[in-house]
Amino acid sequence: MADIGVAIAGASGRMGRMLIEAALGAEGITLAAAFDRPGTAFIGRDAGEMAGVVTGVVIVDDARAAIAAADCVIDFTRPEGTLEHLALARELGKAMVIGTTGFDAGGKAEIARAAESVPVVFAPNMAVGVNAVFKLLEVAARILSEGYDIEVIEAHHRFKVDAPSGTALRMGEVLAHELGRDLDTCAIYGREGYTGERKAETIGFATIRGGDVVGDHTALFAGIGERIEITHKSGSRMPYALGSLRAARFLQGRGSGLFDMQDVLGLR
Ligand SMILES: NC(=O)C1=CN([C@@H]2O[C@H](COP(=O)(O)OP(=O)(O)OC[C@H]3O[C@@H](n4cnc5c(N)ncnc54)[C@H](OP(=O)(O)O)[C@@H]3O)[C@@H](O)[C@H]2O)C=CC1
Ligand SMILES: O=C(O)C1=N[C@H](C(=O)O)C[C@H](O)C1
Repeated sequence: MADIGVAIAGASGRMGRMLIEAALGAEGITLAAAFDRPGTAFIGRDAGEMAGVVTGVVIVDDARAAIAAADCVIDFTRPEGTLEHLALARELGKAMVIGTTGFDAGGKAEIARAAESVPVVFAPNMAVGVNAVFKLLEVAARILSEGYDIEVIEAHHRFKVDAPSGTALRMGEVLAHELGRDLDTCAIYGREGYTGERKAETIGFATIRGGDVVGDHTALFAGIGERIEITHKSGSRMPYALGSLRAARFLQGRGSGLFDMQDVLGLR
């Protein structure tokens, strides 16, 4: 099979840099283009510069040209940027891997609409370990469905702009689904003041932001006399990047459809 040419959006961001490094060392993947928004400091520089290698691929600010040069766009930017790139991918008939988090319902609906024409993997966390945790949560929720209070706790670096993290929200969705609850009505996103006693059917979220924490997530099942915690801790962004390349390979040859990492990893 021919190599997959990938275009990396947000090329000078934390994930963009990691994706370029991963793509340069990945079998069956060619770095076809790297782009970022106009005005970003690294426009015009070699995409490998931050990893200490010369690639001959220059970071450009022309998203259309970059996407046209590739088979698949990998996008970890911001919701508004991702939706602009998605419109171009749709117009140009390109596959897309979306790791960006923080979309509202309208943004998610736009992604679903685009996936009717082009193939899309959209997942809040591309790491294999986190996707294994999603499956473990299904089992834990089934066994601990009564008598245990459920809280999702997440910690990230000081630069993160959305809360709770996309991963924490997906953990909540998995738990609520397994328990027959609706996350929109049972989620508690913060507590302050005289809150009254905890309601059994709620799922609480707690968010910590600080320093350079890559990403920690815990689901806590708190009973009377015992607590169970299921935790994932990221030590590096490389698992997200490698998962994204796996997703790009999964999309090769597919005409359209909306998938997530559970599909890519065969966990459905
Ligand atoms: N699914 C997963 O596995 C993971 C998801 N993420 C998510 O990926 C996203 C990016 O994270 P991270 O790399 O840390 O963020 P960064 O802020 O480090 O990088 C974002 C990049 O996107 C660019 N950008 C910002 N706004 C726009 C826009 N409107 N249009 C085009 N480009 C834009 C930034 O440019 P500039 O510098 O000029 O602002 C920057 O280059 C977040 O939503 C995060 O939650 C992160 C890790 C894993
Ligand atoms: O912004 C990040 O860094 C991360 N974002 C994703 C999320 O919101 O879940 C995934 C990972 O936790 C890192």
